[in-house]
Amino acid sequence: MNATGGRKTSNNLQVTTTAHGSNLPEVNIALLGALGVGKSALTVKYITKRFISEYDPDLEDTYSKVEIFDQQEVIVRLMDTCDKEGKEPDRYLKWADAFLVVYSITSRPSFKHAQQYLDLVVQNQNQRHAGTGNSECPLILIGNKVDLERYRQVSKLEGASCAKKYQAIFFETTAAEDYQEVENIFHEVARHILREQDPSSALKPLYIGDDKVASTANRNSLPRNQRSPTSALPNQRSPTSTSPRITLMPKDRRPDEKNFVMVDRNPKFKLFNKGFKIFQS
Ligand SMILES: Nc1nc2c(ncn2[C@@H]2O[C@H](COP(=O)(O)OP(=O)(O)OP(=O)(O)O)[C@@H](O)[C@H]2O)c(=O)[nH]1
Repeated sequence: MNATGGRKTSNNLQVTTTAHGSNLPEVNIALLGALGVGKSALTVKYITKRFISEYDPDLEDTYSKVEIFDQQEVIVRLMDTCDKEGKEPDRYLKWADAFLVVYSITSRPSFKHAQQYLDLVVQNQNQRHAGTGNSECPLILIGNKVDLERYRQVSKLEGASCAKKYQAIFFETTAAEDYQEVENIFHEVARHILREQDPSSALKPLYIGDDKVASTANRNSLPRNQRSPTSALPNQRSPTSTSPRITLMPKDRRPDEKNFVMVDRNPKFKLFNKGFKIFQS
């Protein structure tokens, strides 16, 4: 299956017409964060269920995967950004339906960097939608590399309170271990986007792949004013999310896609062009 340019439907859903002529809703998720925090590792883990050890850090790519939510096929696109000089942020600010801002729990500088990205995204949102009350877009803060607990520099509590400050959802996770945890994060983000694009879907039953997150997913399937935020507990293993409120973001964008890759349900790592070395399935 291949994807061509997407467009908006009357109910504000972003759709892509496939080579077979069917319209699939799509969600665009940009991963932002300092160098080496694990953006590529999380992307590849989600797409291929594998963990990478080496890659070319200079390349920026967009990857896609077809998922099924509520018996509906949806294209989930990930932009694994490479933002060494912080130039031209519009390429992801205009493109994304949600932003995953990643830091490494083993690196305090990366946590500071994450806050700069959160500032950037929120400022952009405020500029674009000052007073319009326009569509909403999730902002997610991820503390990655929790498998390296012994090297931890940023406490879970710090991560959670930072997320609260920016009204972001918060997770701690690792790209190096359980695939299900990473998949749950991306699924929850994708569902958030779909609900924001089509609020009528908010009351539909959720497709839950793992009992561990059922309570979180169900909580977030409620209308916003009926949700009760969950506090992230220090020392509690991921994934934990706090979802006090979703941040408003613009929707008027199309991707400037470089190296677009459509990955099917049985993705093979040869589809990647970043030179990943994959050693764990
Ligand atoms: N132990 C551990 N290592 C990780 C994890 N995530 C990524 N890494 C490693 O950290 C290094 C950097 O990971 P990347 O995914 O390439 O980081 P990135 O954020 O994409 O970096 P840039 O592309 O340079 O911006 C690699 O050696 C990964 O194997 C994790 O959760 N745990």
